[in-house]
Amino acid sequence: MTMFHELGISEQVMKSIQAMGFEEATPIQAETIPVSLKGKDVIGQAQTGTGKTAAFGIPMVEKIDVKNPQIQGIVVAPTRELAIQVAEELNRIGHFKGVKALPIYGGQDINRQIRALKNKPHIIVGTPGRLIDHINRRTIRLNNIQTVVLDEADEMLNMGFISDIEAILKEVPTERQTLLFSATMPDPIRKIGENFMKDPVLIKVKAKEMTVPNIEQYYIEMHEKKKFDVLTRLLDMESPELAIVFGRTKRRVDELSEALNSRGYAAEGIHGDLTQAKRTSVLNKFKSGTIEVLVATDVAARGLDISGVTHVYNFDIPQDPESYVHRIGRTGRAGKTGLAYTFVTPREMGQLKNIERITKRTMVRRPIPSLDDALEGQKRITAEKILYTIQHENYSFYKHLAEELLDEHDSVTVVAAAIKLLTKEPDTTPVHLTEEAPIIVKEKKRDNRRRETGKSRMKAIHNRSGRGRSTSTGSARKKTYNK
Ligand SMILES: Nc1ncnc2c1ncn2[C@@H]1O[C@H](COP(=O)(O)OP(=O)(O)OP(=O)(O)O)[C@@H](O)[C@H]1O
Ligand SMILES: [Mg+2]
Repeated sequence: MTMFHELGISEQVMKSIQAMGFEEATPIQAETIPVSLKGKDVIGQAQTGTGKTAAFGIPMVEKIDVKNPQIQGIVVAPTRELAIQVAEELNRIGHFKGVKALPIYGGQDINRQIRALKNKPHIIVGTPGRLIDHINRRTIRLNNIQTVVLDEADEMLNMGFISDIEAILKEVPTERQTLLFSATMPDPIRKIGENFMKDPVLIKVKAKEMTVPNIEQYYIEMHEKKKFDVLTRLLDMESPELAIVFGRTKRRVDELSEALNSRGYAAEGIHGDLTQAKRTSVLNKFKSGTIEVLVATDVAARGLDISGVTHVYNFDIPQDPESYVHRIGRTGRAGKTGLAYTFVTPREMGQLKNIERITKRTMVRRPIPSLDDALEGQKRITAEKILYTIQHENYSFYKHLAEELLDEHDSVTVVAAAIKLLTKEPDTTPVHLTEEAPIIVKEKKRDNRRRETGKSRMKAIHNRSGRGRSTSTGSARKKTYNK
C-alpha cells in the first residue's frame, strides 16, 4: 500500500488528489510516478480501470511551469471522447496549481478550438488527425513540449495511427520525456514505441491475467440468428444498471439499437459515422442513466471511464484479444465488480480460444437462457422493488384502496395481479438484423507469441467445458445447455 505523499508530489497537487477522493495510490501510480518525476521515459502497462490516467497525469502536471504560457505537454488519444475525458482529469489534477488542459478533436468547429487556444492551455489532449490539422495551420506549436504521452499507446502505434504519430513527434523537440500507457502492449508494437523513446523503463504491473479479476467472464455459444433473443433475455434476467453492447460494424450498431428500442429497452448507439454532437449527446445520456444500454463499435472500447457500467455484452466476438481486454474493461473499474458476456457462433470458437490463450483467462460457458429464465429474472426484480418500497417508502396513502381490494379478493390474488402489472414480460417483437460474417481464425495464427502444445490445448478445452457444465444449476438451464 502506497500513499500519495510518499511519492514526492507537491502540496498543490496533493490537494487536488485529495479533492478527487483518491486515498491510496494504485500499483501503476506507485510504480510510475517516482520514475516519471525523475524525467525518465516510461512504458506503463497495467490492467483496465487501474488509474493509468493519473499515473501519467500527476507527474505531467508537476512538470508544468504555470508562468510559461506555451504548450508544454501533449497527450495523444485515439478517440474524441477519450481526449475529452483525459483533459477533464488533467484539469482536476492541475486545479490548485493552475494548470490548464484543453481537448482538441475532430468534429468540433476548428475556429472555436483556435479561440480556446488563446486561453493558453499548458497541456493539449488531442486526437491525431485534428492535432495535425492545427500543426499545419500553425495554430499550435509544439516546439516547447517537454512531455509527450501516448494514451492507449499500442492503438496509437498500430497501423491506423502510426504515420500520424510520426508526423506529430517530428514537431516535438527530441529532448522530451515520452510516456506510453496501455492495458495491452503486444511485443512488436512495444518495440516500435521504443524507437521514439530514450532508454525507456518498462513498468508492467504484474498480473497473472491481462483482464481484471473482478470481472466475471462468460461466453455463450449460439447461432447468429439466436443472438438477439439471448441478449434481451440476459438483459431481462440481470437488469444491468448500465450496459454496453459491442457490435462489429456501424450498421450492426444502428440495427441493434433500433431493435432494442422496438422491444422496449432504452438504448442508443455510438459509432464513427455519427456527428460529434450526436456522439456527445448519446454518451451524456448514458452517463446520466437516461439510456441504460449503450450500443457501440470499438470506438467506445478504449479508455472510457463511466461509473455504473455493470455489464458488457460482446454481441459479436472481438476481432483480436486486445480489443476483448479493452471492451470488457469498461466494467469492473477502480475495484468495482462487473460481468462480461461474449456471444460466439460455433465457427468462431477458434477465436474464443485465441482470446483465452492471450489473456490467460478462461471464460465460463453459460447455457442459452430460456424465455422462462428471462421472466423469472423480471419477477425477481419486481419482488425486489416491492420489498424496497415496503422498507423505504411511504405508501400509507394506498392502504385504504388495498383494504377495499382485500374485502373482495384474497391477498394472494391481489398481490399476484399487482406483480403481473409491474413485471416486464419478455417481448418477442420481431426485429431485423443483417447477418455478420463470422471471424474465423486458424488456431496457429497467433501462436508465435505463446506456443501451445496440442496436449495442453486439449486440456484447456476439456477444463472449460467441464466448468461450464458445473455452473449450470437450475433444471431449466440444463435443458437448454446444448441448444
Ligand atoms: N488512486 C486512486 N484511488 C481511487 N480511485 C482512483 C485512483 N486512481 C484512479 N482512480 C479512478 O479509477 C478510475 C479508472 O481510472 P483510469 O480511467 O485512469 O483507468 P485506466 O487504467 O486508464 O483504464 P483504461 O485501461 O480502461 O484506460 C477512474 O474513475 C479514476 O478516477
Ligand atoms: Mg486509460
